[in-house]
Amino acid sequence: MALSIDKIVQVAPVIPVMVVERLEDAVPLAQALYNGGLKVLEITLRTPVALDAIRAMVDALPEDAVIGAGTIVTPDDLKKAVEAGSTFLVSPGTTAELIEAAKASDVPLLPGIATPSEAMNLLAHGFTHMKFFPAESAGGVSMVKSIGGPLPQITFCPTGGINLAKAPEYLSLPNVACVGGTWMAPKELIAEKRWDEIEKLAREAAQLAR
Ligand SMILES: O=C(O)C(=O)C[C@H](O)[C@H](O)COP(=O)(O)O
Repeated sequence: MALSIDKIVQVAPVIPVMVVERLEDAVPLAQALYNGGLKVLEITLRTPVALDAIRAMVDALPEDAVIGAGTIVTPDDLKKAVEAGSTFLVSPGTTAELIEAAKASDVPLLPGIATPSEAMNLLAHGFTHMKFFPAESAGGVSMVKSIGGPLPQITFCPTGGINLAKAPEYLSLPNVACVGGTWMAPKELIAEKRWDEIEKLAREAAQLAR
């Protein structure tokens, strides 16, 4: 489903970040997260099968699943992710080239920042929703709170090092709409195809309060 970024960050308190190593895992993994209540799904472009995984998920999941691509580093990544059917894009950081490519694209970008200057640069380009990455290493909850002082018009999706225990403190901040993370789709559970356990972790994440 195609939504604007301000709507996407409101769908669920957590955006699961997936690393898909085997194409056969793509659909059951996405289905488990979706069944657990996480309807916005981010597939990182970190593996050779990532674009095919996005295509497979777009084909197989219900219409209200919002399927996007992470690890968008270059305009070429953006183009390929859009061609694969991504309905939103996430980048770990931001470059001038990426900003231009995003402005020219109909598919919305949630761009990454870790400092006030980067956030101000994106604001000047019209972006009001940003990924704060790597959240735990770049100052965590206290950094997001501090940036919200002078720049309250920015809404963040902190990602990086967050888990079920750490998420509530971020989600309690007025300038945080959702958090991202891999904790509900851990490598070991995917490798062993333990979809029920992934669904359970997704359900716990989906029930976090904002
Ligand atoms: O590949 C990307 O585009 C990324 O930016 C990285 C992921 O968002 C983080 O690595 C989240 O991973 P955890 O810290 O395990 O929750």
